[in-house]
Amino acid sequence: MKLSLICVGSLKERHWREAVQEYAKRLSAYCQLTIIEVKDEKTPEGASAAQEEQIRAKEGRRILEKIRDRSCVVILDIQGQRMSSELFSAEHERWETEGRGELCLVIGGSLGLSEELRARANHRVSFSDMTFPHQLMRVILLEQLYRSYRIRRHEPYHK
Ligand SMILES: C[S@@+](CC[C@H](N)C(=O)[O-])C[C@H]1O[C@@H](n2cnc3c(N)ncnc32)[C@H](O)[C@@H]1O
Repeated sequence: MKLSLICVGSLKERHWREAVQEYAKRLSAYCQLTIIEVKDEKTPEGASAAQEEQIRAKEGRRILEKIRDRSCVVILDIQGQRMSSELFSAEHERWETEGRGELCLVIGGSLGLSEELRARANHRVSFSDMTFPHQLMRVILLEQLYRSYRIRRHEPYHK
C-alpha cells in the first residue's frame, strides 16, 4: 500500500521533525509512506484577499503536480467531514481500495487549500472545528493513521 502525504513547507523545528520521524517509523510496518513537501509562498504583511487567493492557488498547483491521476485524494479541511478514530480507520481502508493501492493525503499551508485542489479531492476530513498549525496537523494525522492500522488489525494500542 502506497501512502503519500503532501504538505506545504518544511518542518523547521526539531521537535516536529522528531515526532514525524517517530510515526513514520511506526507506519513503515504497515505501508510505504512518502512525505512530499512543496515550497511555501511568503505572505506579505497586510496581503489582500486577492493576494492570499493567488498564494493558495500557487501552492495548490505545486501540490496538484505531485498527485497521480489514479490516486484517491483526501484533503484535510476544517470544513470537511468530522469522524471518530474508528470511522477514520474504516474510511482509510475504503480510500485505499478506491485509489487501488494509492492514497494521497494533503495538508494545506498557513492560508489553507486552493479551490482547484478542493475540486480534485475525493474526500475532505476535518479533525475538529479548531484550526491547527500545519506542522502540528502533520503529526496528528500520522498518529491517526498509525492508530487506524492498529484498529484495523485488532492490535492493542493505548486508548
Ligand atoms: C493553519 S491551517 C490553515 C488555516 C486556513 N485559514 C484554513 O481555513 O484552511 C493549515 C492546514 O492545516 C490543516 N488543518 C488545520 N486544522 C485542521 C482541522 N481542524 N481539521 C483538518 N485540517 C486542519 C488544513 O489542511 C489546513 O489547510
